Amino acid sequence: MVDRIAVLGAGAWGSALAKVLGDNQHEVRLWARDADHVQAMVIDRENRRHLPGCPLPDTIEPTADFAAAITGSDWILVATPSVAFRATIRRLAPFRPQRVAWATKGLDADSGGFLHGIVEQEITPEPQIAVLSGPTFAAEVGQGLPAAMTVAASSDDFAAQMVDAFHCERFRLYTNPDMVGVELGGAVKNVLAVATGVSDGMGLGANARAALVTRGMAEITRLGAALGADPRTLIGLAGLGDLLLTCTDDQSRNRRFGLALGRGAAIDEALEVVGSTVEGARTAAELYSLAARYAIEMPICSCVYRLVSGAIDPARAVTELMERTPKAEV
Ligand SMILES: NC(=O)C1=CN([C@@H]2O[C@H](COP(=O)(O)OP(=O)(O)OC[C@H]3O[C@@H](n4cnc5c(N)ncnc54)[C@H](O)[C@@H]3O)[C@@H](O)[C@H]2O)C=CC1
Ligand SMILES: O=C(CO)COP(=O)(O)O
Repeated sequence: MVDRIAVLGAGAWGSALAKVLGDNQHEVRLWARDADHVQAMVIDRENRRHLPGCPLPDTIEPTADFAAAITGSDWILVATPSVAFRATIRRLAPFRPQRVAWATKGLDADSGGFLHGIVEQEITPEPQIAVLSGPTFAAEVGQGLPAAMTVAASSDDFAAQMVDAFHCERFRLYTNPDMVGVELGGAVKNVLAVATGVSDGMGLGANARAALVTRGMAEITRLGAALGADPRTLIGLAGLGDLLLTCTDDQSRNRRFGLALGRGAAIDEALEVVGSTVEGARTAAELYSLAARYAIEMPICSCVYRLVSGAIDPARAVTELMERTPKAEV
């Protein structure tokens, strides 16, 4: 069956996912707010700004007209950065969409809660919802390299529709009912990727990186337990899978931001070096509040928060983490 899908947000990730859907012969309208950017995509048949070298199939229609993108769509896929998520969902609400999915990773900038909470608050009647997350760099997906993700949906029917829409020989979706676990994994791994980037930028070595990833996983697990996430989700694609990817490969913008900080750049300079979305830099603050609300110790994540808010420098973060009182591992 051919679906009509509106993809909202034509960054690297919205464009790569639109390409998978378009290559699978679905009718995709790819919305971007910047009309000049849309015009360039129409002429180039490529998103040279965010996903160069990945031709867009004819099934994708770039548009700057929000209403035209939404009207007649079977489902909506939001792929903006988290900072724009609530505004996008508010803009969508008057259209009363019945099925809304998102591939954004992060937390609600206002409440520090999950993104599904925003959709539930802003859209009435409540639509069916789904979140897509996993270890997937947009550039590799755009090039057609094999990848797998998790989809957590509010109904089996919507989950099956997402699997059908994306599935092909190079893109595999696993369903999982645990929306909290899927969203948590995608949000926290960005903060931990900043931490491992800082460590590598300072030249602290492979042992330190492995310790950060592993103890970072312990932080995700503790918070996940408090929030009711399934531990199996947290060691799945949207948790450990994405944590490993983002902490170890320099395609990650969060990791590159951390590398720059670890090499001595100021926060603004490090953001400029990366030049596109660095979710972990924002999520660190939201996560700090979330962990405090549930009284969960997350020492690595809170060091990242204090680092990106300018309260400590990388050397101080290392000292603080290493000089914590010895404790049992589990
Ligand atoms: N790039 C990647 O490999 C992956 C990214 N993600 C997630 O996808 C989300 C989007 O990231 P990217 O596409 O990589 O970002 P990007 O930096 O490539 O592009 C962001 C796009 O969002 C647009 N934007 C910013 N504010 C907006 C607003 N208020 N309304 C509409 N558009 C707005 C920008 O103009 C830009 O086109 C993030 O949450 C990221 O964590 C998830 C998996 C992979
Ligand atoms: O989420 C991602 C890969 O799964 C992309 O990571 P970065 O945002 O760190 O580039």
